[in-house]
Amino acid sequence: MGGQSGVIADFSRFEEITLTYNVDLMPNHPQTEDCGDGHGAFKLRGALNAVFSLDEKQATNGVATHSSGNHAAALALAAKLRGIPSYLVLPNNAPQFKMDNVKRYGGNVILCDPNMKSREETARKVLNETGAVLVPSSNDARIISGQGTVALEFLDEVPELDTLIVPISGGGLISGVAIAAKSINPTIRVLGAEPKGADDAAQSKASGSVITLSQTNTIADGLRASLGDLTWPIVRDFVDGIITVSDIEIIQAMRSCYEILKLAVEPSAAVALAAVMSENFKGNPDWKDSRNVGIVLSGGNVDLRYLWESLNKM
Ligand SMILES: Cc1ncc(COP(=O)(O)O)c(C=O)c1O
Ligand SMILES: C=C(N)C(=O)O
Ligand SMILES: [Mg+2]
Ligand SMILES: [Mg+2]
Repeated sequence: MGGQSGVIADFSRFEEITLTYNVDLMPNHPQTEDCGDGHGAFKLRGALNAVFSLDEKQATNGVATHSSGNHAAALALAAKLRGIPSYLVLPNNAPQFKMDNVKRYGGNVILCDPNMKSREETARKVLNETGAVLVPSSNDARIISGQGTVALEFLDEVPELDTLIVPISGGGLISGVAIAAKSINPTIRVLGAEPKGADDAAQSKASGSVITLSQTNTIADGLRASLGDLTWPIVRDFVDGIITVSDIEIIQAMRSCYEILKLAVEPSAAVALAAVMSENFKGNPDWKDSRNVGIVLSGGNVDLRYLWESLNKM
């Protein structure tokens, strides 16, 4: 599996910083190519690790989760590759494009109300009815270690990186990246990128204890989850800071990805580019020595209609 990296030379407003991005939109996992397409987000890393780490007995009744969409599609694809069933609880306001992804991989979609309470209750019901194994989207050691392979590949390709900017929601991606990156280079700076409308991780870091939000308001439909009991301690101790950005900054970054990088990047992934372009990052004296910045563009599952509507609001 692997994304490809590229260098955004003199693209940003920084003269002295080289921005390198790891494009994890279409991991070219051989088996994925057999399915005729890429999955479209980094989520496949953790999902494959979790599904293929189950023993035969555990795998008998399949796997289940609740998800905003990318993890659901990844789990459905991993289950398909293992030949076991998958049951995916999705909010009824998830982008149709993401629901179609799940169905395309043979996943059984169960819709719920668009809130965490309904997602969790519906998932519990599915688990009781099917006997499937729950594979959470972020707060799970198998998921965290799978996502950490982003850092292993990125640093293998670009060892001179001194900073990584990573989108954050449930914290599985950034936890895996922080552990992997700092095991290779203990001085590397790992910063989270979070929508201002879902800034629970930033608030948690500021307060020193985990904060959850009763509701979120962001275009980044993949970044509405909260930190968990596994991911919070890692974010607290190994993530050096969180940069929050507005939806307008996210849309501007998404537009730049299309127009300059020629990359289909969804809002939840464009948040990392928005962060590095933001005053919150540029103006922070603690981060002035960042020179080789790695940006994780973590997914490309955007509903184009949604994109055009957003761009027209600008
Ligand atoms: C495209 C995309 N990027 C980043 C994230 C953040 O990952 P995590 O929940 O592990 O923080 C998600 C979903 O959570 C996502 O869908
Ligand atoms: C939390 C997510 N982004 C997901 O389930 O895809
Ligand atoms: Mg998540
Ligand atoms: Mg958040």
